[in-house]
Amino acid sequence: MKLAYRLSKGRFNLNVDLKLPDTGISVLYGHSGCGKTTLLRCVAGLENEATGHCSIANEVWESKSIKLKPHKRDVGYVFQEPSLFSHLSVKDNLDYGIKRAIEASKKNLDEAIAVLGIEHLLEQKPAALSGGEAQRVGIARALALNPKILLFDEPLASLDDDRKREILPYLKRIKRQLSIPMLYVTHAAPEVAMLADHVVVMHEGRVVSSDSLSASLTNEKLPLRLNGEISSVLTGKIIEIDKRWHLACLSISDQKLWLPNTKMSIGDEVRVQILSKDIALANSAGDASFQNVFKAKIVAINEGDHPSQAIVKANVGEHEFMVAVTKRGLANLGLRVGNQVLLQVKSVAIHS
Ligand SMILES: Nc1ncnc2c1ncn2[C@@H]1O[C@H](COP(=O)(O)OP(=O)(O)OP(=O)(O)O)[C@@H](O)[C@H]1O
Repeated sequence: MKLAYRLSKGRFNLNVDLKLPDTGISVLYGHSGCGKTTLLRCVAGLENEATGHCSIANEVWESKSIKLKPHKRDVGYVFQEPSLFSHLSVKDNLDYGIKRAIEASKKNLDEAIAVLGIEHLLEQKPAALSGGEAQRVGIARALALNPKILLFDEPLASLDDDRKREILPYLKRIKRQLSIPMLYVTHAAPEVAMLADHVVVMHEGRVVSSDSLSASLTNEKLPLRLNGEISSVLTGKIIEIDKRWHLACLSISDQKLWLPNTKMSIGDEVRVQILSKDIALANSAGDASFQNVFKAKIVAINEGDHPSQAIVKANVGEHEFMVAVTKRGLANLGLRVGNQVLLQVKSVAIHS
């Protein structure tokens, strides 16, 4: 999909030109006021003054000669608050949502209800729902429209951490099961780490970078920091479960990454985030408690946050790891770009 927009709002100027993947989640990331919501509103056709180009799924919604009205754009919009009608049941809220939509159908609605796991809530009134349940209904309402794109504007921002954790699996499921693109606005690092396929970093109405999540995180010169941390994100399949020690094993380029088992089963596709400071380097395996030791190759060494530190980028097969070390440690081990090295990762430090 292609999004190119220019817009001035008072002292704020939006000026973006993006080509984004046609599937998966593209996260718009940046500080408050950088223009993330404004860009979503442009895609939905809600910014009258915006000029530019918008094409989604080979349909042109906006160009020099075209500007489709908002109701002509197949958009599912999920806001921070789901704003359900309090006097209607969940089912009636959903029915009302799809009534005026051209592309919506009973089949889509049933699918949306199943994907969000809200069958048991259909007869409830919104007041009886938890914040997380209400947001799942809001997402189902958007999905039921059979949209060409889903727009999420900080959908988890008003939920507490437990409710956020409750919704994340549903968002991952939507991503797995649907082949439509999703634009997802957030400034929450865990959502970027767990959901993003592509990340657009914005600053004062402009695009600072636009790349896949892994490429953004392992950008040697300017790695994307989540919560200020340099990290790597890896995706793999669970191949083994150690019931006795409550661990699960992820296959990473034919090597094993053991992590805390959070209700995982063999065959599950799992994404993990590993902070650069939670990995150590070694020339040979010693008698340490590390559960994970990977054979890797150093591909870059750059300055760290402090003159004493370096950031090492090392590859394990096609997977890239960022490692924060002291320069003295590196010198003592005699490590340089091109060297083979062992990466030692503590299982307890892995976030999934
Ligand atoms: N009607 C308006 N008139 C003037 N400026 C506006 C108007 N609406 C928004 N702005 C400005 O446009 C800028 C971008 O706002 P926008 O809501 O898109 O940012 P954002 O990145 O989504 O921020 P947040 O994360 O806080 O929601 C902000 O600086 C805001 O103050």
